[in-house]
Amino acid sequence: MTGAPPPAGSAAATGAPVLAVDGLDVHYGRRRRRRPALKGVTLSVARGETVGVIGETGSGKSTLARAVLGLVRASAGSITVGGEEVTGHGAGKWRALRRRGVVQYVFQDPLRSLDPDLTIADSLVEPLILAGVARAEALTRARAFLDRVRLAGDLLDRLPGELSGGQRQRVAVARALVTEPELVILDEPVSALDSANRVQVLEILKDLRATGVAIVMISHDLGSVAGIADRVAVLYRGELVEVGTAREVIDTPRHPYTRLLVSSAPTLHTAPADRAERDALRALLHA
Ligand SMILES: Nc1ncnc2c1ncn2[C@@H]1O[C@H](COP(=O)(O)OP(=O)(O)OP(=O)(O)O)[C@@H](O)[C@H]1O
Repeated sequence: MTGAPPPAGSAAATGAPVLAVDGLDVHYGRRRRRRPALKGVTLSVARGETVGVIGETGSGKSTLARAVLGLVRASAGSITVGGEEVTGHGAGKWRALRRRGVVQYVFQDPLRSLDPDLTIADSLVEPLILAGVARAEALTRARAFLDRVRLAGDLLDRLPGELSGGQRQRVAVARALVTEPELVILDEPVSALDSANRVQVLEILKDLRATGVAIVMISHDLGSVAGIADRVAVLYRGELVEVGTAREVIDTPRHPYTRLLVSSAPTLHTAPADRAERDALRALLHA
């Protein structure tokens, strides 16, 4: 995006995946309350690739995002972000990685991604200033990104609370991308939006793929990711049960849970399964 060569050893320089998750286990709780949330998850994301991670509530999607962002610890396996193995990183190393802007995130609720007391301008320049960019240059880049997410420059002086939900989420997307990260994790970025805003944010994400950023987009809704993901990974009860191109997963779903997801989303399929077939798939899953 800037035309500057990638730092030596970075994923961009080596052609290595931007994200490599290998045999990842995550547990919550201690002793008798210890429960697995992720079991043996293996997934890699190439530079510039968009991967959708889908699954029902409680399947472990947010846990995967949190593990990749260093917010929960792996109990087994490894995570490599931008060519750097992060699994054993403590708070200091994570801070340094975040400051370099290698990985950024957008949560479902934009108020979690944005500081309510910072103006939109300050929210957008803050990550750039942390990365060592001078304020004037940071403001120029912030304005350009606002344009990219189809927001007018006169919003820069407002607080997040003075924007609509859709505008806020577009600011959160701009903030995540303004440092030109190698990887962005979006956790249910459109599920809190009404349908018009949902379509608009999905269109913006589609356009932003051209910047070369790798995107992991988490959603419970196959329909939301199908249009923008190069590949779709299906999480079911903490396990990755299927990974394929969006087309493969929709046209030839292999796991019963994926078949149920596809058959429950008639807009994806010309011939949605009838109720009897969906009931049979549910029976298979709960056997
Ligand atoms: N902080 C926590 N402490 C204990 N258990 C947790 C915690 N966070 C999540 N879990 C459990 O881990 C499992 C996976 O949760 P996770 O939030 O990753 O699922 P999800 O697929 O993102 O769900 P949703 O779509 O509802 O956000 C669930 O059984 C959940 O109850």
